[in-house]
Amino acid sequence: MKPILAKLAGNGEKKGTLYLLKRLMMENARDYLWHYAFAFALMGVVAATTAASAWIIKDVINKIFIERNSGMVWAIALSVIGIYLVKGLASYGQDMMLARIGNNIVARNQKRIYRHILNHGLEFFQNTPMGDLSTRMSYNAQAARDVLDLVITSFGRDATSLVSLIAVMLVQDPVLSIGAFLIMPPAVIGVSKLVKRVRKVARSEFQGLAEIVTIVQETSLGIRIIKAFGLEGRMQKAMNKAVEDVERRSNKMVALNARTSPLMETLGGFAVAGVIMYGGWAVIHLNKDPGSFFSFITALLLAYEPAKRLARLQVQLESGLIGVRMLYELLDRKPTLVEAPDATELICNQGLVRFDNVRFGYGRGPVINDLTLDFPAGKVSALVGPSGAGKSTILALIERFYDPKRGRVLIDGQDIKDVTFVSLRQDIALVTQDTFLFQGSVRDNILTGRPGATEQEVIDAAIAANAHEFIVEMQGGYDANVGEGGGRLSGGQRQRVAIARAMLRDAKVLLLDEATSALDSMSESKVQEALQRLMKGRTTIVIAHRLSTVRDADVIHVLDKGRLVQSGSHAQLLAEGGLYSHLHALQFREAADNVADEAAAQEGRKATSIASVA
Ligand SMILES: Nc1ncnc2c1ncn2[C@@H]1O[C@H](COP(=O)(O)OP(=O)(O)OP(=O)(O)O)[C@@H](O)[C@H]1O
Repeated sequence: MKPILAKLAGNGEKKGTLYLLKRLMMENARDYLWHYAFAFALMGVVAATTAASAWIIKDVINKIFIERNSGMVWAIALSVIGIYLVKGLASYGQDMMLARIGNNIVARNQKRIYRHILNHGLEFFQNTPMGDLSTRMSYNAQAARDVLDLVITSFGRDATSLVSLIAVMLVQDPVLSIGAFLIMPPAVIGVSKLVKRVRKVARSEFQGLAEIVTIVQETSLGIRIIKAFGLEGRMQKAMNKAVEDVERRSNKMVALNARTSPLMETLGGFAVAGVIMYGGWAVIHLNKDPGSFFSFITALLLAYEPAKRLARLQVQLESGLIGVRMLYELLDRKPTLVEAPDATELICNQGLVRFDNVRFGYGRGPVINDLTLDFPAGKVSALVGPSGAGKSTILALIERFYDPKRGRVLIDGQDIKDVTFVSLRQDIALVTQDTFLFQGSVRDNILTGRPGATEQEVIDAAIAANAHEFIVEMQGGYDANVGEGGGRLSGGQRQRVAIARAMLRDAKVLLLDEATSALDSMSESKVQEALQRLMKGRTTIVIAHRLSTVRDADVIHVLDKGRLVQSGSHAQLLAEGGLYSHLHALQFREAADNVADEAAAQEGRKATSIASVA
């Protein structure tokens, strides 16, 4: 996982902060212009009331404490209540507004990421760890919102508050104001030094989070193997390491963020001390009006918080922008497999599948080698060959999960590259060994074959698939939940639901990948019977390791290292000799060994029972 993440983050790095901010604004913020304008107006009110609360201190000191004007007590007290009431309401409105926009931005980005992911081909999913994708869905979508919030509140609230408070300070005492601003340059230099380190830590924090999600997902998917092989300790160790990594990085991040505080506090302390020394001296020796001095001090103290947040802005922006960089890195990755711009609907009347000089490989070497082969319409063609010969790859090419590097795959004379994905896949039904069912009812799972089918059609499909009987016996019948991945059904039941799904699809081309090899003989005969019904009248291409299951095929193609080495009927191929008869002999010997083992076991059982009777 690490090299991929490093690559992603590395690519993202090229994009500058300004580019990212501009793009983020254009793609997310421009639709909310009026909402933002309203939020800005409210922030302006917050800034103005903050300045007013500093300004009024002058009257508090001069009119109440020095002039002892009792009439002003009520007037000033009421004004203060009014100022804070307006400030409170404006703050509330601004927070609500930003939260609503923010939540909407997260939701919109999550939908966008998912839509984008769905458009990718199999290659993308094989090369991108699940943890990476799910962490991006939550973390990166949130990062977009955080960065926008940060920019908006920094400029809308903090910067305007700061400007209005500085205005109060300048009016009350220009000389003191300049003194206070002298602390600015050291603060800026100090903060910018932290930014680079923050960038690095934020990225590795994300990698750690993705690792945690990956381990959890692997645990859930592989729990049987983990338990069976006693891998709990190993998994726990991996998880502990990932969690501790994230903890360490989070602590580092907090430390870097917090480092801006001592910097600002110390510099702030110098500024306040300087102001008190000069201001006190001016009031005592130059007879300066104390109201202005206190008003100035109040404005300075109020300016301190927004100034601190603005000083921290760059640090926080950098950590948020790591997420945004990764978001765009993902969204900018173009799907490698795309529909032709002028793609037409596939017209599949016969269902003849043809490989015309096809060459294909996943990476370095070719896996399918210049293959020219017909799968006749309405007939059963079997693919056999040693492991890794390329059988599953042929099915994947027919589904157009990958494009050939050379040559064409044709269905009824049309190159599948020229037709729409929807029309192509509508005419193909796939039943695989590792049947996948969606969490939900049995009915919904069968309906994925053809959404919109009637209840009767669903039941008919289930009957034909030998599934109806066990479905009605389940609690809830067709409404029964199959559990995650279909885990509440047995392997054979899952297969039959998958066959019902394929029945309902009623596609011309049927692809069967080792559909029955994992089942016991009772289950297998039910599935086999259902498959026979499903195969009727369709172009069926079946992969089976066990030659017994392909004996009845109309034609058998024998593959070796991506090349077609033999074709013919079972009898022809046996008579011909070569790889097929070799594979057949191997399996025959295996079967004979199994029978012998079973007989020996039975003998053993008999002997034990005789011994125990004796
Ligand atoms: N996604 C993939 N990425 C890279 N290589 C792959 C991928 N899928 C398959 N291969 C490789 O391609 C070759 C053919 O694989 P394929 O699954 O088509 O063989 P197969 O004949 O179906 O094998 P088996 O009978 O064991 O399932 C193998 O060498 C395999 O390692």
